[in-house]
Amino acid sequence: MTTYLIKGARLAGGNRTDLLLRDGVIVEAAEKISGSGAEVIDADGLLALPGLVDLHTHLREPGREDAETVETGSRAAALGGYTAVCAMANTSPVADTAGVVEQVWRLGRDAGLVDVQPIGAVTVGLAGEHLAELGAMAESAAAVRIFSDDGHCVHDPRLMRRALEYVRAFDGVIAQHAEEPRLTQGAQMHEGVESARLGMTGWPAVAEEAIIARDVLLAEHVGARLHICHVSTAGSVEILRWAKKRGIRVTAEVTPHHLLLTDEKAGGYDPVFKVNPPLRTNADVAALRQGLADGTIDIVATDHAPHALQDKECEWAYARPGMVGLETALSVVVATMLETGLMDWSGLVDRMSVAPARIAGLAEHGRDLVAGAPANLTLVDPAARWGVDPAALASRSRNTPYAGLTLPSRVVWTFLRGVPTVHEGKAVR
Ligand SMILES: NC(=O)N[C@@H](CC(=O)O)C(=O)O
Ligand SMILES: [Zn+2]
Ligand SMILES: [Zn+2]
Repeated sequence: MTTYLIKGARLAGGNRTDLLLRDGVIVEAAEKISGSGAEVIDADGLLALPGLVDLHTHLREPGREDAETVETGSRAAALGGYTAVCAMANTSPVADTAGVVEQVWRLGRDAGLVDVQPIGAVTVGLAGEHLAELGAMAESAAAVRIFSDDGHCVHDPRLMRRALEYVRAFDGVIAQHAEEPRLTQGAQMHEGVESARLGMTGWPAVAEEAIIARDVLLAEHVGARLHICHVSTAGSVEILRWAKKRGIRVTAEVTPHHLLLTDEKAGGYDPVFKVNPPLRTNADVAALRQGLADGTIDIVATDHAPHALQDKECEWAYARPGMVGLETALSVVVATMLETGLMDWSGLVDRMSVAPARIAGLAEHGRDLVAGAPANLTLVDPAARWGVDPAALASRSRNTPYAGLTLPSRVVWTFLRGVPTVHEGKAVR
């Protein structure tokens, strides 16, 4: 196994450091290291960050390998600076048994580019009727701790209560896709001025907010951990702020696209901008940025949702919702949170690595880059700018909403347990 000596990188806090990586760990971290025999990486001008952790990735395997596989999604993740991703359960078959979550976990290990932590479904087949075998998934080789019916809301309050109670036993968490289905029937985009102008059926903010309000109260009632997926409205931020002040054990995520884009994008009828929850208004974007900066929203999660060409290049109403995001997440967060002065690099490290690793219970990730820590890290060029070309993405799907945009900051190296997964900006395999 090659020993790497990273020379002259800067940590998120600003200090310069050399890092010596051997046998999967950071064996030394100091201002000047002279490691003879090591392969030297000149990191002058680069930032060394703990590997990013994505709590919300759709890898599509098993079932839709034409859109993404565990391997292609892992490669996209590594290129985005990630060393761990949590794979959502809405595959085919659904990841609602120990067998399926172990299959995904093994595929991730075999690809070997990031740690793939499977998320288990809350209900059988995501149908919202019967609890899935949560205990068996928790005890499986995949050691599942996060359960989600993402794509669907666990709508029945009694079932939601039972699920919250169940996962308490192993400190698990229910990740809710907050969408009151009766309020979003036929919805195509955010309900507001733009949807009225375009004549499209709207997805009102209250459909999200009503479920978050209900579920924080349920989590408080049973004393369980709740996580809210892809928070998208100003009202949701307000409810979360209230719930956290009350001591309720709730965490929340926001996606890069909800930090940057608004419902005005629907005006061109390009389905690449169709997503659940939908792109909202400028006021929502401002509230989400503020909520992420002040910690009301704990983390950024990509909701990387690859879709095959035929599912996206069609009429808006028939297109599947979702956009890819692993390879652009860091850059979009830099553009929306750092370049606006709302957050610094330490804040980014917390929201994209430390906090998601803590929520997911991934002890080898989100660690300070100090001697003894696992060598899961990424080297970023903060001065670089790059143009997003859908054809150049490592993901098997092309549905990025940022085509043609020039974004700040680029991942140059990523290491998983001391082994490069990204080498001078290119995936190693
Ligand atoms: N975000 C989306 O619009 N789509 C996701 C499901 C989801 O995250 O709700 C998908 O699986 O494609
Ligand atoms: Zn969702
Ligand atoms: Zn999702």
